[in-house]
Amino acid sequence: MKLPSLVKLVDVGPRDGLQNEKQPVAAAVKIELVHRLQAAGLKEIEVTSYVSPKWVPQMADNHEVMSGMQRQSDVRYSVLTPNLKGFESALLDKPDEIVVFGAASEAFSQKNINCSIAESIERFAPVVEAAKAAGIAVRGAMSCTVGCPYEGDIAPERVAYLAGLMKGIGVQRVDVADTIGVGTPRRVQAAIEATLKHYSLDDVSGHFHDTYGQALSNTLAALELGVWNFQSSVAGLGGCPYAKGATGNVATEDVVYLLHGLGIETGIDLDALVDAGSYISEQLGRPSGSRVARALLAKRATS
Ligand SMILES: CC(C)(COP(=O)([O-])OP(=O)([O-])OC[C@H]1O[C@@H](n2cnc3c(N)ncnc32)[C@H](O)[C@@H]1OP(=O)([O-])[O-])[C@@H](O)C(=O)NCCC(=O)NCCSC(=O)C[C@@](C)(O)CC(=O)[O-]
Repeated sequence: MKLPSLVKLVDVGPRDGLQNEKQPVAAAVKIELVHRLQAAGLKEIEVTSYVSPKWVPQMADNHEVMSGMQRQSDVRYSVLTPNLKGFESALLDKPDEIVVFGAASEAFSQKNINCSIAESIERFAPVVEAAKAAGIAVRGAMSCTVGCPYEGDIAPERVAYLAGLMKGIGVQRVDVADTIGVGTPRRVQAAIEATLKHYSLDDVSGHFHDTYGQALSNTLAALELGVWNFQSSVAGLGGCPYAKGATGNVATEDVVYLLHGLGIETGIDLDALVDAGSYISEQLGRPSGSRVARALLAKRATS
């Protein structure tokens, strides 16, 4: 089994990680989190989303966060934009990449963005076109590629269908998301293989939630297929407000530990990443969701 020698991680903690947080999180805390992630060596950070503040109040400070960050020229900052209104607001804050987000499940599409899959693609098309005209990269998140909280199992054919629609409107790369963390390795591989009917390996990333404790196994299964882009969330923060019961993303610390253990380069300093995770966990008043972070912090305390 030949695994990739290099993996790129997008830390989605500031966006996916915090979007569902019930307590207020100050923009200054989100900005500090971004700073700590980039100091730890993350080269891609999903910062915020330009969605309705009625739907996702925690992201209402998108402009404050984006304009308050000290950017590094070698870091790509991405933001979610579900429609032209969101894109036009985002444009003022100069993201490097925008993310349109669709679903392989009709019911999830309705719950999450209030439209069908077909309607979502109609909404995304002008966003993709406008982003490209402005020189901004475009990623597509594909939710519920394995299971849906409303419809249950999702067949790979539906993932292939969505990937084809994304490709058709010019989305440059896509995330295969196991939104509710129900996937197991073979099922996740089937979702990725379905996506590979339309996208090359370099343009497919894995986005795994850890609800059933399968996210690291699923990461390894994706690596076995040659996938070398992944999303994860520092301290295992996160979850989608429209996927009740789903826990956070796989923790970036846990993925980095796995990858480094496999001899795969990430460019990330695990100790600094653990510090970033401790920072946000303290701000939220709860322990980190990363088992690696908890183990390393316990080791630090005794040495
Ligand atoms: C998509 C909409 C906006 C449609 O919402 P809608 O109600 O159908 O939109 P509308 O066009 O009918 O407009 C209704 C109101 O929303 C406003 N509006 C309309 N668009 C925007 C916008 N962009 N920004 C701010 N405001 C907006 C619009 O101006 C209007 O305001 P009003 O006149 O009532 O005062 C809504 O459903 C929404 O905001 N949904 C949020 C969904 C979301 O953020 N979910 C979490 C992210 S996805 C995720 O976490 C999964 C992922 C990516 O991580 C991968 C995975 O794990 O699966």
